[in-house]
Amino acid sequence: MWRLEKEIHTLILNEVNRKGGADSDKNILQMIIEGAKNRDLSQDEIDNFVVDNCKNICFPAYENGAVPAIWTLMLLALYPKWQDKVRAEVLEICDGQSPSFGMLNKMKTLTMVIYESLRLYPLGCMLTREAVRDTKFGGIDVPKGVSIWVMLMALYEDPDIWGADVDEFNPGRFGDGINGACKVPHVYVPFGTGPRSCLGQHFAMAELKILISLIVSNFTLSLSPNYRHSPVMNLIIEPEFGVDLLVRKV
Ligand code: HEM
Repeated sequence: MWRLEKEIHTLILNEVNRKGGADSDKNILQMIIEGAKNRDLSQDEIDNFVVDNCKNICFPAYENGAVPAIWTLMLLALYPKWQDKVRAEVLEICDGQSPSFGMLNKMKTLTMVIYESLRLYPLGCMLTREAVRDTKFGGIDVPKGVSIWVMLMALYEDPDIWGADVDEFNPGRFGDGINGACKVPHVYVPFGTGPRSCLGQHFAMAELKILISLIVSNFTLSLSPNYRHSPVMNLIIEPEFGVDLLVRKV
């Protein structure tokens, strides 16, 4: 593990040194490097800062758009009533045109469906933070350096927060937005929270809406008898055997 960690560290640093210096090529890598150099850090600390941030950006690129789309399509196939609602909404808003940014913003039912899908199948099952100084969390003393893991699945499956239908697919619970859906604010955080929340959240929502609206407006979906339901936690929560759908032209 330690050898693998070292190899990845070296690979990233080599790439950073190869690409990171070019002034004409102002990109996110350069911003990370500048951010590190503008702090009072040793060379080792600068290298770690750059490598950690590169990893942090590469990790979310790992199928983060595709997997929530697959779960949402699976749920729409399983719940034809919601599939019909989404289709009717998309057909009315788009009226035969490709979805524009303004049209995506009007797709309220599709937004509710995606939120509910991300509640039942969140991308990861936890959010993590490290205490940068000794701190108090509620009544608990948290010493500097301790990692805190917030188990999202426990929060998203709690009937005291979501009500008795917590295990059901009910996008209607998001009819009044996220705050109206659960009894405790800040519990539902599909894209995280605070300064390190998801950098790609608006892109991801737009991407999901474009993909699903185009598919659902052209095809009806049902689950294939071959589908085997088996969510597994790899880097993210994925369908172990994929999702087999039967697709018919509308
Ligand atoms: C539906 C799809 C996605 C979901 C549910 C999602 C969710 C998340 C979550 C929960 C975090 C951790 C936030 C925290 O700790 O507070 C995160 C971080 C991040 N996401 Fe996403 N993400 C998605 C798609 C994407 C995409 C498509 C990109 C890039 C184009 C992206 C880029 C990032 C980056 C760069 C971070 C790290 C931010 C930082 O540490 O400052 N995400 N995402």
